[in-house]
Amino acid sequence: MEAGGAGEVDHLAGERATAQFDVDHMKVAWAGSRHAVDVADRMARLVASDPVFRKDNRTMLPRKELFKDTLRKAAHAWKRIVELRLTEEEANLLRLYVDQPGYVDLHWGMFVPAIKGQGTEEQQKKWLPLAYKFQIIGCYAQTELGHGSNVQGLETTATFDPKTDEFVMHSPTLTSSKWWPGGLGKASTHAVVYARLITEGKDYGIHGFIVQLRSLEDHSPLPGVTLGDIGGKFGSGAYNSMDNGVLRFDHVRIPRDQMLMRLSQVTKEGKYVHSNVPKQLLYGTMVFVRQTIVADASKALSRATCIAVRYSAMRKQFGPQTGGPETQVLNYKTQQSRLFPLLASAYAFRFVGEWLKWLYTDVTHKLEAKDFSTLQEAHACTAGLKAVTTSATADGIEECRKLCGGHGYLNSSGLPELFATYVPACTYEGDNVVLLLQVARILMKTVSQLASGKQPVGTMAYMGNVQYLMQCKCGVNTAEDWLSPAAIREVFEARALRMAVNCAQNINRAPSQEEGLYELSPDLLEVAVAHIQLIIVTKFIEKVEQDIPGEGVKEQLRNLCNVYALYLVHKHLGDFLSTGCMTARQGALANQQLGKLYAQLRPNAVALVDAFNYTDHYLGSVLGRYDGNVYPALYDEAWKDPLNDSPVPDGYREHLRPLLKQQLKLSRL
Ligand SMILES: CC(C)(COP(=O)(O)OP(=O)(O)OC[C@H]1O[C@@H](n2cnc3c(N)ncnc32)[C@H](O)[C@@H]1OP(=O)(O)O)[C@@H](O)C(=O)NCCC(=O)NCCSC(=O)/C=C/CC(=O)O
Ligand SMILES: Cc1cc2nc3c(=O)[nH]c(=O)nc-3n(C[C@H](O)[C@H](O)[C@H](O)COP(=O)(O)OP(=O)(O)OC[C@H]3O[C@@H](n4cnc5c(N)ncnc54)[C@H](O)[C@@H]3O)c2cc1C
Repeated sequence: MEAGGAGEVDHLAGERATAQFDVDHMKVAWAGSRHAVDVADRMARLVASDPVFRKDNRTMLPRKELFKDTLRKAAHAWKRIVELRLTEEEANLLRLYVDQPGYVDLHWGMFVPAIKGQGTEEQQKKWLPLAYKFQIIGCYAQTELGHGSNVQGLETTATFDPKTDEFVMHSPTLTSSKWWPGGLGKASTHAVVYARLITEGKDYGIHGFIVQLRSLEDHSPLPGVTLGDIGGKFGSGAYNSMDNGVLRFDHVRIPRDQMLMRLSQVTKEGKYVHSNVPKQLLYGTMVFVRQTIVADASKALSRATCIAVRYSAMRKQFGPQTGGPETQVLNYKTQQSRLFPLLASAYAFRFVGEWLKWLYTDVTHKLEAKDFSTLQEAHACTAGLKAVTTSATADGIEECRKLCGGHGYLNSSGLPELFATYVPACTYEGDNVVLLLQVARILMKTVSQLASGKQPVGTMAYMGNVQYLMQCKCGVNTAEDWLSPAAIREVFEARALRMAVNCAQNINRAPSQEEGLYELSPDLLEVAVAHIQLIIVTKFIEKVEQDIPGEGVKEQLRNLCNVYALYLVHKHLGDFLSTGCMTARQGALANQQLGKLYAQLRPNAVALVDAFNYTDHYLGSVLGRYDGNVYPALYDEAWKDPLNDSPVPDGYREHLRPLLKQQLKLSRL
């Protein structure tokens, strides 16, 4: 927990005293409102103070015990939610702070949203109350052993039998086995299963079906259903608490009304009827989840940077040649240039995530009113932001581990488990490369429509300014000029547009559009990244332009925004130079300004991570402790390892003693 209790010493007090802004107000800016700070604080403390939610021994548990521990925590969390009559917002936060991947994530995160998005009102009335009360547990069974990215390639079949008014669910091949769904392996009683709908001998493609998998009496798999867990995953603890599963059907019958029928229906007679809505609405659950993944990226990256900043402020190495105390590693410019962009990225992802949530809500309202005009924008933004933020976060967590030196490699630092839990986010809900190619294809389409005078809208509106952006020259003359939001915005817009136009021209030179898209796919990835980075930078600038209360808060956010943007300029300088958006001298000035910004950020660094308002329980890191009292905690933690249960290890008699005795005999020869 945070410092302040009797007898606690705040080893980072000196760092906190140098902050040039009101941390309490920064907490509000980060969380979104005073209410959000308060409710998160209450839920975090509730979890931290409950011994059932202890997690410091998690990486030492064998898989079976870890899974049982996950079931216990989920049940206890549910008990507390019911006992305390928590609101949906409070319950979600409580689950977040329990911080252990488990079946409940998929139940609430995908099963319920899939029924809400794709079920008719009648189906929602029947299934949602059961799910809300946990009378059934659900998962999202889409991916198969042989097919993940290519949803249209799924093989599971749902063949309608008009004689019995049922669908027959079947897995015709090994590769059609459902493979990966979280919660499927051991916990779920039901699943939303994606399968090829076949009726009147015709294949109508992929549709969703609610299928019961296990008995509600004794949890055994129902006849014709083969179920299991797919095995251990990367890292200790981490995602191993989740029962990602395998599922096969052998002609399993379900009633017709368990097809999710909001988008299309099958009549009693077997007629297929498609409502007058875009087919892509079938992908709606993925769009919803991708949006939440962007918000999760800022949480994961802020946790890692909080650990690395606090530790770097207390860790000392070397000192002045003249003697005297060693230097805090946070004062090394190299440490700052690696760590501060990550801190700025955490803030950037938080604000773009907030905006994306707004966009998603707006699009949902429009869809309800049968306005599908923003569907493409929602897809491009959720897919692209999911890809860019998760890749940067996974890399960022690993960088934070290195920034903590050797101690970062210990499980007790929290960083290995955070990385192992986080890194599959680059793959699930759409492999990042596959998603970026989706964005790039939309950008190519937009470029090709510019000639016909079609004005792009939303986040692509800047592309309409093509005449200017293709030839503008960056006006920066001094390092300080890089502090202008207009200058930053313009170079990011020009870079993204010029890369897109160049790529479109190269594709047009190919024998066919398809060949061009294939040959230039590595370039297309970079086009998509440039466009998405522009969105993140723009949303950060817009955030800073808002009215933000609290002494010094706006100034700090402006600094972070500039750090984020100029760090990207530095990292992708090749793009900016090769597209002629700026000169090498202007690139050097950007780097010079970045150095100045790091110096301004330095006295505020610890306070900026305090503003995340994480409890020590949630951080789960001896290096990231609020009080900075790292060494005694590291020392104590080591003794908790089961290997230290006895001074002489198991195996000594069989494997060490004979060896040592033999060496003794040899030495006597
Ligand atoms: C890669 C995909 C998108 C390919 O889709 P497909 O229909 O096969 O082909 P196209 O690329 O030609 O797309 C046709 C058309 O549809 C538009 N579009 C695609 N996706 C969407 C969407 N989500 N919303 C709106 N529009 C969409 C696309 O732009 C094209 O438009 P045109 O105007 O050009 O016609 C698809 O196969 C896909 O999404 N693959 C990824 C699979 C995936 O994400 N799986 C997730 C499984 S669940 C999971 O991982 C859970 C994890 C656990 C956890 O979250 O905790
Ligand atoms: C931890 C975890 C949890 C998951 N939970 C669920 C769940 O609850 N429910 C569920 O249904 N699924 C789940 N999944 C599955 C997940 O959605 C898929 O793994 C994901 O969509 C990627 O598909 P894939 O595994 O088929 O990868 P593949 O598509 O086989 O990717 C392999 C490689 O091929 C590349 N590639 C593929 N297609 C292209 C292309 N068109 N162009 C260029 N390169 C390409 C990829 O970039 C990648 O490098 C989960 C996965 C993980 C890891």
